[in-house]
Amino acid sequence: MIRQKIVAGNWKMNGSKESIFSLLSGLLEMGDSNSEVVIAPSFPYLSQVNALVDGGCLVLAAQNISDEVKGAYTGEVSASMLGDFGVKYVLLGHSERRAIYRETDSVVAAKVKVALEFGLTPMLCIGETLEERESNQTLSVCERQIQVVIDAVGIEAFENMVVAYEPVWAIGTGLSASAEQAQEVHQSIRAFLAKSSESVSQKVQILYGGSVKASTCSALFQMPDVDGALVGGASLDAKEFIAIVKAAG
Ligand SMILES: O=C(CO)COP(=O)(O)O
Repeated sequence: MIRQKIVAGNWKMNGSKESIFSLLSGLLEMGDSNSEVVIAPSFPYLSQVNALVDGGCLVLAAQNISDEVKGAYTGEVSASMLGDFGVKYVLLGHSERRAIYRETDSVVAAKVKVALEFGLTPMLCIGETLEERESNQTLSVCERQIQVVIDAVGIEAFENMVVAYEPVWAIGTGLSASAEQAQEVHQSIRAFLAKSSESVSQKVQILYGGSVKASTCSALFQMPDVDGALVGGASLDAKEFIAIVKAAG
């Protein structure tokens, strides 16, 4: 099964009107790519970015949504609001949300459900901490994080989702998983999904995230179960991000 690669830039809580304008100007030089190229700015900039990329080669993602649909939830942003700004994807279950904002597996699953209801494509982030890896719990953690979502939305919903394997120990540390380590986990994630549906497991794109850099990503993209990358720090530099997109082919 040929799966299109996705290269997504998670800008996290970075940027200003000015810096985003110049980053985007650089990115818009990229031209066509065989991969789908996605960028995830913070909420206030979605409108600005949507206007600049409209109809172009960049696809918009948001970094979070509320698990509620609408109403008295001060400070929250709903899935339907994001649809108004041309957002296609939403990052859910990022380890920073799980660890810093105490999002549990069930909150993540509730957000996935709302995202799907409103036509957004969840990028479900999963991954183990260093402690969990060292105690051989990598797969059990990833499987638990996925199973909760399968229980909430069903396996067929994964046809409209992307999974991002982001080992927590590799995020922002400069310590990327090796291509072989990533492949091993991606293959196991696909095998786990196959237990519920072989055909869905073959379709789901599984991205790797964690210190992805232009200089090291080529080996990663050669791996049969690595369908792209979710890039943090390196996505804030247009040249570096474009080099990663080119390496994905
Ligand atoms: O968290 C990440 C993407 O969501 C990865 O971040 P870094 O690429 O900065 O390690």
